[in-house]
Amino acid sequence: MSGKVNIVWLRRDLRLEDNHALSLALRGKYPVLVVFLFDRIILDQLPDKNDARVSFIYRQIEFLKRELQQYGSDLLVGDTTPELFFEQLSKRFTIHSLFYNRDYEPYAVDRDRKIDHWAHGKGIESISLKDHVVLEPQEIRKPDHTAYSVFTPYYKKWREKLADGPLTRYPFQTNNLLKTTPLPLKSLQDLGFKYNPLESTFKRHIGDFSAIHYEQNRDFPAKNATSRLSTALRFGTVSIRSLVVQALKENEVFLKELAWREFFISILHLYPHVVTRSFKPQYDAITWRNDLKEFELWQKGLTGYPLVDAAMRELNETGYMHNRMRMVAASFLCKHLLIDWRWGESYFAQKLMDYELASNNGNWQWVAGSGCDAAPYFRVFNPYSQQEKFDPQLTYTRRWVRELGSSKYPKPIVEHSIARDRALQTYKEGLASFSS
Ligand SMILES: Cc1cc2nc3c(=O)[nH]c(=O)nc-3n(C[C@H](O)[C@H](O)[C@H](O)COP(=O)(O)OP(=O)(O)OC[C@H]3O[C@@H](n4cnc5c(N)ncnc54)[C@H](O)[C@@H]3O)c2cc1C
Repeated sequence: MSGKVNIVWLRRDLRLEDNHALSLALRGKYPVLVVFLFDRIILDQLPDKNDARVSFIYRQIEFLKRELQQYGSDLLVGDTTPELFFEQLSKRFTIHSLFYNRDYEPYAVDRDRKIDHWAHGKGIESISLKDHVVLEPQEIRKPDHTAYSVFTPYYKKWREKLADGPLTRYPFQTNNLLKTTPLPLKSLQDLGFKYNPLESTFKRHIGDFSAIHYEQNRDFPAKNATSRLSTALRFGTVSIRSLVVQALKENEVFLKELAWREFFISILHLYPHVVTRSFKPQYDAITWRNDLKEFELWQKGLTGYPLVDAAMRELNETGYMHNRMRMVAASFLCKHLLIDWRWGESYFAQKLMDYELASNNGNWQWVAGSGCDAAPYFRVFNPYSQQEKFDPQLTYTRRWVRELGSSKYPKPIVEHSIARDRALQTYKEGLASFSS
């Protein structure tokens, strides 16, 4: 093809409406070609070829292709590494500018730096934009310009900044899309994956979700009272700005949850050591028991603690777990079983459809006590009182632990008060050994 084009590279912003990079490119001088890459560096690391997240992305790519085809354009889809992809594109098209929305995870930052460098070498302008968050890590700073590591003052600042003005929306104007004949798309099988129908159970759009009664009901796993939009936010099928606008109108507690997401994105971005190490270094001095058999029982939902088991089975069967259940199951692993939070984090990373490094790591470290602004280590969730408070009728528990009450259901693998005392002692000794 001849003539200059601008490229928009979609990544975790898989939508056309209210997409900052796309909207800006469409207002530019050159026709816009939208591209997506099945990044082999990421895909080749996925052990499960039946991964529902790949199916979710694949279906979204099909939707986007159809939508763009309606306007005489298409989505060009690659299946290689980023550097090769752009090298190939630059042979097919005369690229004036490359537009993309910023991603703050360590892998993405490194990848984008390399692509920017490559583009620079080719004389291609590379333009990155804010889209994935409403306020970026560098926008929320203390008066002395250092970063916040405690949520409450972070949130206060975040809220003040939000009040500065209405959030901009980025319209999708179709007249400047590059016209093209339909472009091919490899099948999911040719990409090395199988279709997993679980993907279709996850929402892609806000739909009829209302946050008006969010805080009264959100902690009860049997109620369908949270947005279930974490997967849509993860892959950007929903714009964070539209959710924030809704939260501002409907519910401050819901807004705060959206801010937690940005807080953990900021922590990961500014303190990338948290990927492998505790935010607070003294927590790496804890001697974990790391019993493999107990880890397996926890994974399978066979600990003999009904609420923990229900949570783990929900995760295994659906790829989702309710937030309070995530806290209960994670606390049980770190405190009751004294298994390293990194083991649990990595299991969640394999199973959660909404898996996001920043939120998963931040929350695991919060539960383990090792994270920024974490729960104090002596706060050990009691699975029995959590059960009484949040699932008193066992509605949620029985949904997942069908054999509850029968002889098939296992006895508790540890006794609560013994496990609690053991956790407190082990944490205390570990922390003391660090400072001595
Ligand atoms: C151990 C543990 C691991 C977690 N791992 C992840 C993960 O990998 N990916 C993920 O998106 N969330 C994670 N969370 C946070 C939270 O559990 C989920 O975001 C939430 O349950 C998703 O359901 P929802 O969309 O209905 O949430 P809602 O209650 O409707 O909240 C709306 C949105 O706010 C954000 N949010 C809510 N709570 C949190 C929180 N505690 N931390 C960060 N963001 C939050 C999410 O984007 C969520 O979609 C984890 C929590 C724990 C305790």
